[in-house]
Amino acid sequence: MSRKPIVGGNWKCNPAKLADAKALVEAWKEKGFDKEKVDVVIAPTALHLGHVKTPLEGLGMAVCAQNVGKNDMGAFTGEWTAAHLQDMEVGYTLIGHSERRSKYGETDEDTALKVEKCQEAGLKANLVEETLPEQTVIFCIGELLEERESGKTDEVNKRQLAAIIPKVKNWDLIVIAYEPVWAIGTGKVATPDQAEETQAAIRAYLPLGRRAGGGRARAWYGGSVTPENCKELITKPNIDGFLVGATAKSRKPGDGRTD
Ligand SMILES: O=C[C@H](O)COP(=O)(O)O
Repeated sequence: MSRKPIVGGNWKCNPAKLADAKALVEAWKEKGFDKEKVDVVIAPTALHLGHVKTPLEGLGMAVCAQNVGKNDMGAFTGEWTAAHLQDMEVGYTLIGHSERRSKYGETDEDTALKVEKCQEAGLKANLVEETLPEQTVIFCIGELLEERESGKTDEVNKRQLAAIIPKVKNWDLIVIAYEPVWAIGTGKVATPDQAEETQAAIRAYLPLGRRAGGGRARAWYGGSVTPENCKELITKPNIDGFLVGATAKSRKPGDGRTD
């Protein structure tokens, strides 16, 4: 695989206490990882992000927002913008996570606007100061169980991806996270072949130059990834890493996870 692996932890709306978030970061000091070999990106809650950013970066990890607004600054209570992320030196954001789509009514059009804002912010950063982070978007797509069962997997993923294609000027700043909705938090992981076939189909829909065999857009799989099942998944040519949600404490009995 020529693309550098990248893995991410999405803390979602956890933990309840900042002290626990800090303790989790502290515990990683013991483990360590080779940042030359893999990029690690952590997405805490927005309220905790500023508090754990420095210690995470001290470990060689990057921080990621779990969401970003589709508008510019102004009267948008509860929102933040790509420009805020830029200013706070947060270089990654998730966009289009299935929980945003299903629980907050986020549409394909919304995701496209958000991607556009991040791309604009990244371009601006490059013009202003090279040290400012570019805005890398981890763009989440994936089908529902009924869509997979009715043979619509590729159609759904292509539709979600098609929404952002006209907005993307720099594909180096897009990571495509394929997360089948039926696998998220359920313990039902896609088989390595299912994940590979679907990511290959998604990659084939990217603009020329970003496809398999030299394509540089990095591709994630997410959905019930465990320390065990990731070993075979990562052997697949179109899987460059994982987006992992559940923690040991958040797992439910019987969800098939072992760590
Ligand atoms: O963002 C992460 C995904 O929603 C995967 O979550 P999960 O590892 O709990 O299945």
